[in-house]
Amino acid sequence: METRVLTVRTVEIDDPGPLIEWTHHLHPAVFVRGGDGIVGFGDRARAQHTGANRIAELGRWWREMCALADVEDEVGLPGTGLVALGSFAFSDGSAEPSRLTIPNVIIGRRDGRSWMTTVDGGLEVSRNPLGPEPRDQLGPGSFTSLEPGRRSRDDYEEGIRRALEAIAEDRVRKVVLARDLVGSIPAMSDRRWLLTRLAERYPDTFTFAMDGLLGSSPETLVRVQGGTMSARVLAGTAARAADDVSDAAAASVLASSSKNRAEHELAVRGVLESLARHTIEVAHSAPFTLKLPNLWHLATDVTGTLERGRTALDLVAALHPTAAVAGSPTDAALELIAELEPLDRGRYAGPVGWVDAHGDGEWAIALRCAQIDEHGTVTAWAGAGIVEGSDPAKELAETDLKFRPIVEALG
Ligand SMILES: C=C(O[C@@H]1C=C(C(=O)O)C=C[C@H]1O)C(=O)O
Repeated sequence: METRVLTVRTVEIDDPGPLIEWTHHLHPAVFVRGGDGIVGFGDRARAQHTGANRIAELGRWWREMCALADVEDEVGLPGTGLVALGSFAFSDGSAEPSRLTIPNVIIGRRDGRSWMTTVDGGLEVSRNPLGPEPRDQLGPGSFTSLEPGRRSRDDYEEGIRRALEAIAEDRVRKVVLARDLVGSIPAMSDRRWLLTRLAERYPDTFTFAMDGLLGSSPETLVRVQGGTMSARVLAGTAARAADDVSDAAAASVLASSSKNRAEHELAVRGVLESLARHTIEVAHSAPFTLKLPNLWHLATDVTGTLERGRTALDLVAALHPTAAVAGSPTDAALELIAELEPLDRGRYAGPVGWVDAHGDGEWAIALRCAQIDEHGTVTAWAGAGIVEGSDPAKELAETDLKFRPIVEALG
């Protein structure tokens, strides 16, 4: 445990321009949506854990850090003062550590106000504009296209058929199965290119980067602000169509499909049940169709009032893994995933976001993402919810759509 005091200073600054240009080109730490959010630079303190208690252990570490901090914050918004960025493994059994880090410097923007937070004096940081595109810098052929990794397309369809058998045997009602793609980029290429493209193309999603996991997620696991919480549950997917009339028809077919509605309903019910122990009042919208550049989702917004003393991390621990990324019932679905998925999801489909010293925070589910290691090896994941009536070929095609943000940002 750290014994020294963390000296944290937040000051208001002029608009810093594109936030992504304020983070490290090889080790970006980013959580932004629609131009607002935070980016970090450096690593003043960090903790990591594996296993079933990983989120609770990190929550304990975070409370200790908050108790050690001497904070002067002239801005006083969610995300100012002492903040940790984090991303957690999907599975209790994952070899991949779950982490929280306190950057040396954070630059943030929210609702027209911008700030800089330094910890123990921070580090020299300045806006570092993007240079030439990696492809131009490094010549053609320096990117490999992403190809099936541990699981071929045929294997994936076979996995879905086995999942359908398990559903027919009443082992689960829904299970989310994922597959991976692998490829590479030059080890030293600027990761911020990928993030900038994602943020420009998917401005309504959370564009994130944490310890090499980069992506753009449409799914809010939980957002906590001053004692209230909100979440956006997604489950049920359809392709966008080329012209407006067919596109609107695709959305209404999705909204009225009993298979998709049943799949969605399980995800919403699961979230409401997980929240019951932590929130006093919960309300939710009717399901609606959410339009993204690559696809349609069925979505439900959930809001609630937190019980006193609960933090964003408490809710993350309670909600993860949701039926949107695991299935239902949770334990049986996780068991089936372990049986049918020949890969470690790592931090894909796990919580990613930030928490501040007041317990406010924003957490997404790490979807539409890839892990890029220090050698430039890229692993991307996408999955689909399997329920009674799922068609293996259609679910495979759905994962192709979900890979598009990453495949195109790398392309
Ligand atoms: C599992 C993924 O997405 C999840 C599964 C969905 C579905 O099956 O319809 C929709 C949104 C997400 O909750 C993914 O993007 O990899």
